[in-house]
Amino acid sequence: MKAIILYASITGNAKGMARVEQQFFEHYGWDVTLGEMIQTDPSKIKDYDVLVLATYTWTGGVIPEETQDFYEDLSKLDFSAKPLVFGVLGTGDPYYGKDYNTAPELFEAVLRASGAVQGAEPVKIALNVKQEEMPQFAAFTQSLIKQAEALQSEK
Ligand SMILES: Cc1cc2nc3c(=O)[nH]c(=O)nc-3n(C[C@H](O)[C@H](O)[C@H](O)COP(=O)(O)O)c2cc1C
Repeated sequence: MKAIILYASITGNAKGMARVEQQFFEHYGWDVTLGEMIQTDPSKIKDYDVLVLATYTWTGGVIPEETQDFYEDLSKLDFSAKPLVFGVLGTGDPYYGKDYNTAPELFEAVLRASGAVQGAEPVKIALNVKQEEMPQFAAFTQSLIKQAEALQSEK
C-alpha cells in the first residue's frame, strides 16, 4: 500500500517529523512518497491509501501562510470515494500559549470535510523530534495502517 507524507517547514522541525514518519511506514513495507505541501498537486493525493501532513503553527495559531493555496485546494476535493485515511503531525512552541500547536486541527477539519477518514489522533511536539517521542510516532503509524487495512478489506 502507498502513503504520501507532505510537510511545511521553515527551520526543519516539521520536515524532521515527516522523515521519522517515512521511516516508520517503510519499516512496515509501505511505498512512501515524501514531499513539500507547496510543491504537491493536491489532486495527486487520491492515488494513495494514507496521507500524513506534517505542519508547524504560525502567529495567531494558524496554518503556515505558504500552505494556504494547498489548504483551499484540499477543501475542494472529494476523498470519500476511495477513501483516504489521514493523520496530522504538528510542531509548535509552547511559548505561544493558547495558540500552541493548533494548525493540525485546522488541517484535520478540512480533510474530514472533504470526506477523508481520520486514522489517528495528531502527534504534537514542541520544536524538534526527540528520541522519547518515538513511541508516539509508532502508535500513530500503526493506527493509520490499521484503519487503511480495515477500509481496504471492506471493498
Ligand atoms: C514568528 C513566529 C510565530 C510562531 N507562532 C506560533 C504559534 O502561534 N503557535 C505555535 O505553536 N508555534 C508558533 N511558532 C513556533 C513554530 O511553530 C515552531 O518553531 C516550529 O517548530 C517551526 O517548525 P519548522 O522547523 O518545521 O519550521 C512561531 C514561530 C515564529 C518564528
